Amino acid sequence: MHLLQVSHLQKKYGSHEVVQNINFHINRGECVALLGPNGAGKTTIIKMILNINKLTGGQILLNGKRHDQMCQFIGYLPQHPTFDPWMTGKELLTFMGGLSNIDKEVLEQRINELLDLVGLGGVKNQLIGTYSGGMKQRLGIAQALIHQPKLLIMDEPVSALDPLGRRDILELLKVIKQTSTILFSTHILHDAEELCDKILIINQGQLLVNGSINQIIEETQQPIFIIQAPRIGEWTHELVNEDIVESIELTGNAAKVRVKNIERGRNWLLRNITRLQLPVQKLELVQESLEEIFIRMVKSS
Ligand SMILES: Nc1ncnc2c1ncn2[C@@H]1O[C@H](COP(=O)(O)OP(=O)(O)OP(=O)(O)O)[C@@H](O)[C@H]1O
Repeated sequence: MHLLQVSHLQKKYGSHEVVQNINFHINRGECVALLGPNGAGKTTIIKMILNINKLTGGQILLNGKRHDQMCQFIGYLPQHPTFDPWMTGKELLTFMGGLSNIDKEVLEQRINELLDLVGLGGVKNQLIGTYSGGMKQRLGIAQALIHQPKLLIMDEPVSALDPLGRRDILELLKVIKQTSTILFSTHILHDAEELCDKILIINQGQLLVNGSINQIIEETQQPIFIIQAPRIGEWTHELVNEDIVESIELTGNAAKVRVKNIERGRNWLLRNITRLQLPVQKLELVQESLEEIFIRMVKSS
């Protein structure tokens, strides 16, 4: 049985269907990224899993049971967490742990362990008001883990941080993922690539891609030939062929020719390079990166 099973998920605001028939699952121990541009529907999906937003269609099961009965098994870090600045980090976790009815002694020990894990052990008695953005995010992660949830959900956990803060949180998440099941949303592809076993790409409420990074690259990537030659732009119209060439992009003296099939693409380009006597300095086959796949899919959906 999957830990989380999302089937035919739908959310409508009036007649606007912001989540459309989404299906995916998460297994125990997986780290999954929900990836999409602004407004794609990431927060809406997360809030439905958390039962903050009601579904207008479909079903969500956690551990095989209806999700609305299982919210206590989810830890959540919202996109913009707010904390009382006059509490210390330790006081906040003590308060949050108290809400989960955890035994006092167990709680004390867990709080200390968690604060050490997220790197706040040395400042646990400092007021949260004195914490940096990155420190607050670490505290938010500790708070989400206090009741030892089966699933940790984070909504854009690093997007508000500067590059150094972002790197710190990514490193922390690499440690946490060794013992937790994680779903997090992001629009930063590199973070997903670095951390995740599985990626869900959504756009305009629709799931475009669902799979491991290798699977996605293997199944969806289109080969690209780079042709470098002086004034190549004057010749690119000669390379157009709807059956073979997907698109041609020009950067300086290089043309990036995306083809549907490597063999046919190579033959077509070599034939035309000879026919036109192009003074080619370089002809190279490159693989599409995950970022290029993401941009192409989002643009064409
Ligand atoms: N309460 C609401 N009423 C009407 N429309 C809403 C509501 N909440 C969200 N939407 C719409 O649903 C769509 C998806 O929004 P959502 O916040 O889920 O996207 P997102 O992928 O999380 O975006 P971002 O990366 O900007 O946070 C958007 O078009 C948004 O305007």
